[in-house]
Amino acid sequence: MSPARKPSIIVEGVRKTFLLRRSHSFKEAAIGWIRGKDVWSKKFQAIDDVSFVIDEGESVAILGYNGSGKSTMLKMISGVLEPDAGRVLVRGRLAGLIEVGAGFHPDLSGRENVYLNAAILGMKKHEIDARFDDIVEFSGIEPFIDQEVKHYSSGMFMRLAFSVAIHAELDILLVDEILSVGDAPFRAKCQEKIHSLAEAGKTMVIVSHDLEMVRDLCERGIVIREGRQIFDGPIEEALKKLAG
Ligand SMILES: Nc1ncnc2c1ncn2[C@@H]1O[C@H](COP(=O)(O)OP(=O)(O)OP(=O)(O)O)[C@@H](O)[C@H]1O
Repeated sequence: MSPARKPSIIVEGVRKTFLLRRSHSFKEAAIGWIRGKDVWSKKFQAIDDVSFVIDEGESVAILGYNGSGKSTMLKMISGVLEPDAGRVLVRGRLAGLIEVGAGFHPDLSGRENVYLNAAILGMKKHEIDARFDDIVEFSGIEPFIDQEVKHYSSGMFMRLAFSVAIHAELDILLVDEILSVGDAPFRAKCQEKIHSLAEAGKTMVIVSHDLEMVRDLCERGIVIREGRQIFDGPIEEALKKLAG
């Protein structure tokens, strides 16, 4: 981390609670109700007091086992979810690849969805026109571009969504596991592209269980266990902490 770098993402004392549904027998529910308890749901702390700062141009992995809270954290950075406590500040234009096909309209064609998604990412019509061919070429799904996307496979969705995001004018790219649905050649191509975006000074936050990819793409790792941040530092140490 160089002192000259400015922060891109500030996460301060963030907490997120979800309500978990519980099922009971009628008798248990009646007893709970008489005792004044909320019998149908209980609170679950998915993120518990997490704080970190990611500087401009850093590539950071958020690591943790299933259900540890990684996607919840990424969704709070992208603004899809609001924290219950603490705050998340983001500086710059952000593109999030968080759920495969999110932001795609199933009844529109691939072409129409490129325009829709690029517009959501802040691109103007003439900018999209100028980059349209590159977007489609990178995605490798040219023969299907005029087909409705409800007929796309999850890999095809991901190809198009990734391609739109990396051709947008972005400062921060959030990637959540979606690369895992791509085939090996496309994943290699994405990895190369992410490297070139990192070299161009973009900020990356990556959630993935592909530890080889994470080791290759990220210099720093934040490890989350059961909603709590247990490590923040160099990627090799983070991977050891994850395993240990
Ligand atoms: N909308 C929601 N409502 C209730 N619980 C939720 C919701 N979203 C996430 N959770 C819960 O929060 C916890 C953390 O989920 P999250 O998806 O952030 O984990 P993750 O670390 O990304 O897991 P994975 O590696 O399996 O993708 C899980 O127990 C999950 O069931």
